Amino acid sequence: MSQEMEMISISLCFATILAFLFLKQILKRATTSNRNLPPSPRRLPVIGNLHQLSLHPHRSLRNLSHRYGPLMLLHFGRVPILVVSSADIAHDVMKTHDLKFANRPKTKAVDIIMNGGRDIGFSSYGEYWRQMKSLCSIHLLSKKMVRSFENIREEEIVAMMEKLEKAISSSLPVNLSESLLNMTNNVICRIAMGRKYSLEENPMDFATLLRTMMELLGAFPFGDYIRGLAWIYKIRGLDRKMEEVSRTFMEFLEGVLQEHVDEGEKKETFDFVDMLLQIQRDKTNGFELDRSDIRLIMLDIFVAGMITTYTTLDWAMMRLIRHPECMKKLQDEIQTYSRHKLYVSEEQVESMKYLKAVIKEVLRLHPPGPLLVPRQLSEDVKLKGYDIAAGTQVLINAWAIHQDTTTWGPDAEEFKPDRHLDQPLDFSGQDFKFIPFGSGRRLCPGIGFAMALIEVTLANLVNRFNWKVETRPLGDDDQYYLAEATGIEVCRKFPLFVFPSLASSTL
Ligand code: HEM
Repeated sequence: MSQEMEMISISLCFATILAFLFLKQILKRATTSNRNLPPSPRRLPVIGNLHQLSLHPHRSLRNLSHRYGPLMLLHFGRVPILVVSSADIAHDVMKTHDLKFANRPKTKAVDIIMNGGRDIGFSSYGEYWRQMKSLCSIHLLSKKMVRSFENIREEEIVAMMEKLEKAISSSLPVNLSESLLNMTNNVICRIAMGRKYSLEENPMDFATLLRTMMELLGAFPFGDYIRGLAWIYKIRGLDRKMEEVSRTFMEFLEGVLQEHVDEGEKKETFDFVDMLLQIQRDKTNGFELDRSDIRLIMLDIFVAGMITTYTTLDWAMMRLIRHPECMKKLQDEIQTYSRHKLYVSEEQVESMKYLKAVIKEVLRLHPPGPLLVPRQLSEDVKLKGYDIAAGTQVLINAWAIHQDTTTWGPDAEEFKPDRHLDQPLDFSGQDFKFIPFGSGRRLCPGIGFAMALIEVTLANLVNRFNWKVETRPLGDDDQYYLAEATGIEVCRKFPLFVFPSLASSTL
């Protein structure tokens, strides 16, 4: 071929490619402009709306929703994100179209840590997820199973209270947040793995490992949203860190499984690992469970159950201490039922209406997952007249919904447990103005497990002690005590230092 002919062919090729790209762009615009899309704040090239997020995305998204409405379409980099901020639209997403919205998006962290989302929480909707979730709900987290661990909860709460009692004499402030985290960690480790793995009890710092894993899972996935930034993972060593943490955790869990297998019949207690090994042996429900599935279920229990439960207790104690009238009302209720006993039992707690109202109010104002867990739409859908395309990720701003003045009244931002006394609201996500545990197919299966520990712990701490916190020298009490940390689960930013004293009723 002559040089001239070669040039002509190359130019033709170029022209065809350019024409194709141009046509594609026009077609894309035409199809998009035919679609009725939800309101969107203006976005920037490459990053989309990422510049409009703060370190507390639930707060910045609520502010945006005040301008753009309860259904907004944002873009994080190239990824379309639907943000829902009203009970009414949450109902459409998690009830009317629940099946279409039942998928979870994948991030690099989930890929590495959760083996491509083979756990329950991040698994795609389908048969595998269904089997894993029903196994978890029926065998591990059933009412009967939760009740069977009452003695573990009692032992750990009593141990925590004994330490608090000892601290009284020192007249130094006690770090209550740390005590609550240790107690929750001990209870979940004993129920799940048969013994404690806390810093005090074990050279393996289980809690730190778990915290690192949560940080990695909760880190904002820039590289997933902006392809060109994927190298950031490598530069910051995140890839390596994720692989390392995942390997250490899996090796640790494998060791726990092997210990259980080796102990076999000799074992005197029965925990989640025993139950999962039994299901594996008996092929219960015809489900083939392998060791890696068992490890991922265990990981989910810790990732989804530990910080959520602890942080609810931490917020609750802070709110009660800062609202002495609520603390007094709760103490009176507990004393009526416990009849001045030193330990309040789970049976007595059952009848305590005000205690339950306090917990609901805490979860309303401080849902540990303020944006729930992201969902992904699996097929095109029409929502309130707007067209939403398959593949769109969905954030449900439960925190904003819980403080919506149109459903909760003008005092929606205030802590008022009494508002729940005459309301039939429960935790099952049937009323979409209150969804701390989500709703629909993806509803949290750990509600009973978490509530059993939260209720009896609060009842005992409030029954046994009177509590005080220091007034802040700068007079910024609200800012300090209500400050939120960053991360997927919103904990209090500063540890709660308290001065407990023994309540006269239990002396
Ligand atoms: C106060 C405590 C807790 C809160 C507020 C909470 C909240 C949530 C939320 C908001 C979701 C996502 C729901 C959705 O997408 O609609 C979820 C899912 C989940 N939670 Fe919880 N949770 C708590 C405790 C627990 C505990 C104690 C466990 C286990 C022992 C647990 C296990 C799970 C699992 C496995 C999922 C994934 C369900 C799925 O994707 O199908 N959670 N939780």
